[in-house]
Amino acid sequence: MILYSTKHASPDVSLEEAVFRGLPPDNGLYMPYEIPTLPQSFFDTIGDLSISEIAFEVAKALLGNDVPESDLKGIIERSINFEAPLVGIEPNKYVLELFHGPSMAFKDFGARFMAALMSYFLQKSHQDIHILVATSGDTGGAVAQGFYNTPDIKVTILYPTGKVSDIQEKQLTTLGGNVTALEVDGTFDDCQSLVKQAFLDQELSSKYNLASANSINISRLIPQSFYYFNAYAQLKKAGVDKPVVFCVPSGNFGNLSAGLIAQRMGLPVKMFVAATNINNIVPNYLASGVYEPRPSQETISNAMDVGNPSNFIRMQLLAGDAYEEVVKHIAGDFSNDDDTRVTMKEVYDKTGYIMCPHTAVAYRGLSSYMTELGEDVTGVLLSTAHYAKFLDVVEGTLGTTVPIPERLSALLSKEKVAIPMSTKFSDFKNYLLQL
Ligand SMILES: N[C@@H](CCOP(=O)(O)O)C(=O)O
Repeated sequence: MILYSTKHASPDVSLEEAVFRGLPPDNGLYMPYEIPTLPQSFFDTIGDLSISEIAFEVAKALLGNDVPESDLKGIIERSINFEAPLVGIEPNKYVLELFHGPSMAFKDFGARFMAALMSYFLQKSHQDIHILVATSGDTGGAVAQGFYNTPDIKVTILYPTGKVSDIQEKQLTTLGGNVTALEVDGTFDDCQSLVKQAFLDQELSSKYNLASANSINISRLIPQSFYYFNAYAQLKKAGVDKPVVFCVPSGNFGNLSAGLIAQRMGLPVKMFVAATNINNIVPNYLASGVYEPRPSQETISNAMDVGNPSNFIRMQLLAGDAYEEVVKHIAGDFSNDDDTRVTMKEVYDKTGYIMCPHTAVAYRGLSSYMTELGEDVTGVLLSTAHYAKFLDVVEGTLGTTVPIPERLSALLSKEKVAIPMSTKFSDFKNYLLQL
């Protein structure tokens, strides 16, 4: 795999370089020159394959010779070893549950694959790596779990104080070991900007091998494409053969970009719906052609509180670049918090299904699109996190207590350890330099 920078002012790199650099020096994003199309025979038999078999075939096609097949098998077996079931909730409408991994959010796919891939490369090069990651809620927990106790890798997680749920905060701040949490007195955008500035800072890069575990890192997007194929496989197995619409609750737009990679590899997708909360920068762009990032606002679907989505450029390029092409692949929708609460309650009353606020944003986006389209399609909405990660919002909205998986309830009694940090880059840099 050879990758270029979307700003075209940095040298091309190999997969290994892209994984460890995260960002090109010109502050663009790495993109592969080639995205291969999978053979028809793969799609003919996909219904018989397990999620890890699908992941292996997709990764093998994308990575080419960068990782020998036997090593790639090991990487997949260690990382993509939990299910992503498709649950029918209404006629023609399915929830793709992506929260059955260790941190109970879809980020487990990306974080675990990335940790296994980095460890594989590090066995050969024996360097010490310091991962910096910004989170608005879910990435941090998945990265903490995925990289916990990984030899030669230190992880620093930046999160906006008071703007993640209690359980999300505990996931980031209670592991210890090689994982440190910085509680930033600002928004997710501030955290993301601190991390990006650190990657571009000469002094820091000469002292440390810094790497990113956010979706700016291409190795996060590759595994996120696996579950789109797996959803299709499950539909095929169930004999559903109508055109498929995927609705993706979105913040940094890595998840949607991964879906577009799957589509470029031949996955038949009729349309993607980008569903956001009131941080509706991309739905606005899809409606007007004008992309205007702005500071993020706090919502109950906090993991999507992003005002300047990192992957916008990738999403645009993958969907055809020109605005007229992009809107052929992606429709937009957004919900405010009242809409989200009403949706959570209505779905629960009607079907008994409990959704997290992000999943409810996607449900609403999918429902409006399907009603507008008026065609016979199958709708799949991505459920990005388990509802219990947002306990206060869910119980307050549904007016009832809800069961909490042991894995999450066990966190509540653990003690949070986090270092306060301002939004000034100089403070963050000094902190890193004195480590
Ligand atoms: N929604 C994210 C924000 C970071 O996005 P990423 O996909 O770039 O890691 C979160 O939950 O932290």
